Formats: sequence, C-alpha cells, structure tokens
Amino acid sequence: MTSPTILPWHAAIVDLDGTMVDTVGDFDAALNRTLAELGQPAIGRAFIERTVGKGSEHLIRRTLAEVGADAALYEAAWAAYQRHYRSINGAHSAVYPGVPEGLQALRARGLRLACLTNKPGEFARELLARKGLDGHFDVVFGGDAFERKKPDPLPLLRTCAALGTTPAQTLMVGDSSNDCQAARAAGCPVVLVRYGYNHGEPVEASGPDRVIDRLDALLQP
Ligand SMILES: O=C(O)COP(=O)(O)O
Ligand SMILES: [Mg+2]
Repeated sequence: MTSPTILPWHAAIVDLDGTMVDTVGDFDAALNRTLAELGQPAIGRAFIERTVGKGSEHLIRRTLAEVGADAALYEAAWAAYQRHYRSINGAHSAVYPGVPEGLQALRARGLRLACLTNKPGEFARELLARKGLDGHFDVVFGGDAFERKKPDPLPLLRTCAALGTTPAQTLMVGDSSNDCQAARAAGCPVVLVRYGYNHGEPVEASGPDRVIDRLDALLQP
C-alpha cells in the first residue's frame, strides 16, 4: 500500500454559509418575516444570494436600502431578524454534498479544524449541531467573536492562534472573496468552492490557490 502524500497544512479553517451549508432558504425566511413584520415589501432570493457573506448587519442594511425602507428602521429590523432567524435556523438549509466526507478526511489526516463564519456565533454553533457537523471542529468562531469580520485578516489570525498553528500551515476553505481576501492578507493558503455565494462573481476572480466542486475533492490531486 502506498503511503498518503504529506499534507502542507496542519489545520484548516472552514467557512460555513455557502461552503458547508446552503443557508439561503434560512436567510430568505428570516429576512422576509422581518420585512413583513415591519410592513415592508418582500425581497427575492437572487438579491439574498448576492448579498450574504459579510455578516447580518450588512445584510440587514442592504436589504432595507433595496426595498426602499427608511434606514432608521435598522434597530427594529435587527431585533426582529434575530428573533426570526433563531426560530427557523437550519429548517430551510441543507449540507452540501461531500461536506461530511471532506471534513472527516481532513481529520483522519490529523488536521485540527476550525469553523470561522461571519454569521453570529450562536446561530453558527446551533446550525452545525442541527446538521450533525459540530463534532468535526476544535473551535467555532462567529462574526461577533472578534472586533472585525472577514475580509479583514484579524479573524483568521486569531483562529490560527486558537488552533496553535501559523497562517502558512493553515488552509482557509471558503466560498467567497471575503474568505480569499482575508486568507491572502493573513498569509494562509486558500481554496474556494465553486457552488456558494460570491456576490454574483466567479470565484476564480479573487485568485484562490485552487477551486473545487466538492469539499471531499480537497485531498484528491
Ligand atoms: O454573512 C453571513 O452571515 C455568512 O457568512 P459566512 O459565509 O462567513 O458563513
Ligand atoms: Mg461563505
């Protein structure tokens, strides 16, 4: 039997929305319940897909602007959105094919794993548990864990510190330019999945080291 190739990484940081779980249905339900409660028009999925990835604050502000609502509604919208999201989290979402297998393969090769998302940490931990993915991760950090979110490199640098690895030894796996820019600025190698949410742009445009169609393709040449 041939021995497996030595991997250049000691750990991997994996994004959540658009990388491990297709959550656009959850965003759709929470946002449109929020808009209805505020007496605002509904928003379509295409807009939501283009806009997720920079955290809830950004999504809510952009949604209010898109439907022509008064920006002063932000505080009420934020509170309603949190309440609605908590009540539906995971109900309209599905794990992408190859994700459990890909995570398992990385762990089997001895990598430490972190989930790093711009989603609030409470919702991220709950979603991972509901989808049976929580057991793969040594640490989970949400968008409210640090002073700044991706595409700032700070969350990646702090996650590497928590994992006890250097950025050069730590692979970032994501679906968007936010993940790619953060990884480049932090000094992490970066692989993007093709199927997620990248603000309507092809993932190749942000210049990742590699693009894959399934997470379990990561360890294949
Ligand atoms: O913007 C979000 O809430 C989702 O972000 P993520 O792609 O970093 O998981
Ligand atoms: Mg993402």
